[in-house]
Amino acid sequence: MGKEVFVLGVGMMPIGKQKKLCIGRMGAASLTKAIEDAGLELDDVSALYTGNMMAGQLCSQQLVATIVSNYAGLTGVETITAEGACGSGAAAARMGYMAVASGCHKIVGVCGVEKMTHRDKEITTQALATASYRGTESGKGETFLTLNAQLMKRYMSTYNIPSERFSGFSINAHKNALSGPHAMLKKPVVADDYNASRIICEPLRLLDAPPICDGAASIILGNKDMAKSCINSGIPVTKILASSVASDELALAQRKNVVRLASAEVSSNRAYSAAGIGPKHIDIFEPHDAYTIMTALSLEAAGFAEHGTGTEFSSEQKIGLQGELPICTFGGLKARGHPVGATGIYQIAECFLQLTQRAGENQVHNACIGMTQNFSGAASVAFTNILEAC
Ligand SMILES: CC(=O)SCCNC(=O)CCNC(=O)[C@H](O)C(C)(C)COP(=O)(O)OP(=O)(O)OC[C@H]1O[C@@H](n2cnc3c(N)ncnc32)[C@H](O)[C@@H]1OP(=O)(O)O
Repeated sequence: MGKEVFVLGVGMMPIGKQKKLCIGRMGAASLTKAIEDAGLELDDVSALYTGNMMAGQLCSQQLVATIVSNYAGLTGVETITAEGACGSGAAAARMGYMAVASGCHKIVGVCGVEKMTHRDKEITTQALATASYRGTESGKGETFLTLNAQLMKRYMSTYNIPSERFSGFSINAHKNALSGPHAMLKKPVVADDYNASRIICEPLRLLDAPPICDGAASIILGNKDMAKSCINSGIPVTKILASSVASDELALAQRKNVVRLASAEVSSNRAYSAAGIGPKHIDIFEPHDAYTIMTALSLEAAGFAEHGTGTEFSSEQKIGLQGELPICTFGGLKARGHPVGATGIYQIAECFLQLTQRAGENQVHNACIGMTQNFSGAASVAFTNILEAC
């Protein structure tokens, strides 16, 4: 059993098209904010883990954690860049968690950063597709748009569900993004907008997909002594009750059942078991809603809905900010945005804001326990964190 790990502070940059700052400066800006938020000094942080997927391909820059630490002025610390495709942020958070839980570090920074709007959309789409299996997917021209369209089609035929049933997820995400300070897509969406939105790849519509965007977010993790010292200084913290990871076949064709996310099921169950709780104890959920089909499958994999019934869980009564299980509370990947390597950190930072009652207009009343889930590729790896208010 490792040491207890706490989130001490967070910093997020608004998501959108970042024209001025390079990837290193974006990460550094969010890290500086997070250190200030935790009431700490630069010298307090002894390691920096940074999630990034595509800087090598799109920015001709690797060693992203080191560049971020250089721009932030963190000299001489341990820096490691974590690559887990769209789950790179959560992969970095997992490293940070283990670094503190093992006693190797007292306070670490974890950053997630991605810059993807400056290149031609075709190039970015190809770069994103490298998170699928080259042998039978990206190498044959598949992208995450086509792969998610295939999944959606299979789900619709397996359970006899029309595509309109996915609209509630998009409507909820766009509604919450309207008042999300760092969210990208700030346009309200109603069912008619969803049904009229253009088909990108049958049956998947524009309003089923996340935008291509730039973003950076950071969190500070610390041990129990550091958490106590923050609390004594009036700084709210949250405890990480569980951190878990599980993997599945990379290629969709190799999976036992393609309309079930095995990695997410195992990762969720491991997290529940470590935290000593079950789905009914979760007050808010930040799922990997990269596509609306992923939202439905995630709700099922995490035990919030029976298999085949995820879309029944898409009404405001169920998932709205004051619903049974609020999800995507700042707009989710769909509307807050999905700057892939940064997404897992945005999710944890948002959960932290909810549990420390600092979510402003997006606050979920009485939120005490929150869960985040970030995927690499089409849930080839699933990272789950459960956080608790202190
Ligand atoms: C493992 C994983 O997580 S996989 C996920 C990885 N990420 C992806 O797959 C990204 C998928 N998204 C895309 O490829 C693109 O955003 C697309 C294809 C959905 C849309 O791209 P385009 O058609 O080129 O849209 P473009 O960027 O020109 O924007 C046109 C308009 O649509 C809006 N828009 C763009 N994307 C979206 C979206 N996903 N939802 C709603 N509106 C959008 C823009 O804001 C813009 O609005 P405006 O005209 O009012 O300014």
